[in-house]
Amino acid sequence: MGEQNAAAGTGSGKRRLGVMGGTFDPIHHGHLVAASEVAALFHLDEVVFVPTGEPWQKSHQRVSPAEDRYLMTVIATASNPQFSVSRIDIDRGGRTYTIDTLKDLRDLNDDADLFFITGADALSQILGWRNAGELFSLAHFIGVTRPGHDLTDDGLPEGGVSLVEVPALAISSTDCRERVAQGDPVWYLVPDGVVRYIDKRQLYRGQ
Ligand SMILES: Nc1ncnc2c1ncn2[C@@H]1O[C@H](COP(=O)(O)OP(=O)(O)OP(=O)(O)O)[C@@H](O)[C@H]1O
Ligand SMILES: O=C(O)c1ccc[n+]([C@@H]2O[C@H](COP(=O)([O-])O)[C@@H](O)[C@H]2O)c1
Repeated sequence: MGEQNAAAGTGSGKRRLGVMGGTFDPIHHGHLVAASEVAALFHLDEVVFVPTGEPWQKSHQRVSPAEDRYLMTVIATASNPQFSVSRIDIDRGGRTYTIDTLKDLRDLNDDADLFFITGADALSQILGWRNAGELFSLAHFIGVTRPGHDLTDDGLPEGGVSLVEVPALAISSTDCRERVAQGDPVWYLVPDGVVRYIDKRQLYRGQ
């Protein structure tokens, strides 16, 4: 692990654009550290965070309004000049599929190679995503370690995926939401501005 395939795509002369998709309800330091580590290791020019519009695999649970998740993502990434946020999945409407995310980003960035960053849990589900076979022709996938989940590329196309060890942060959005609901602090699990935003908008209370 670690440096495996870190040079993927180098030499094409194209811009290297990382893509970090997520529901970000709320965004936390696990997401930010993963993106930062991959950006450094893979020499990415930029990482664009893409909050989901309608995460179809989370339809059984309550998900905060897209605008709140978008704004928290903007607040969390604003101070890093390498990070940006895209509204494409929110503005497209309907269920969010990564195949659409990657096609739209490719059309908007024809000067770039795309690198899709995903945690070990999401990577293990990827064969169940819409048009899974086509995903790997649109981006190189980078799976990162996550406490409590095995990181493996079993069954995924050879050369299409890199596995990377990142500092272990046992943080999940679920845990953050539960902590807020119970009145426990989320300071230092999420960026300070996100703590303030959750409070201002009274998110996750009574859940
Ligand atoms: N602590 C973490 N370390 C590494 N990767 C993470 C971590 N938390 C989330 N990710 C990855 O970030 C992406 C977006 O995750 P998501 O927004 O669903 O957060 P989550 O914490 O898994 O949320 P929830 O608990 O609501 O399911 C996924 O690819 C996920 O695997
Ligand atoms: O394309 C799909 O079918 C698909 C199914 C589940 C998740 N995803 C993507 O995986 C990323 C993490 O999703 P989530 O639900 O764990 O926040 C996010 O970018 C989602 O759009 C994509």
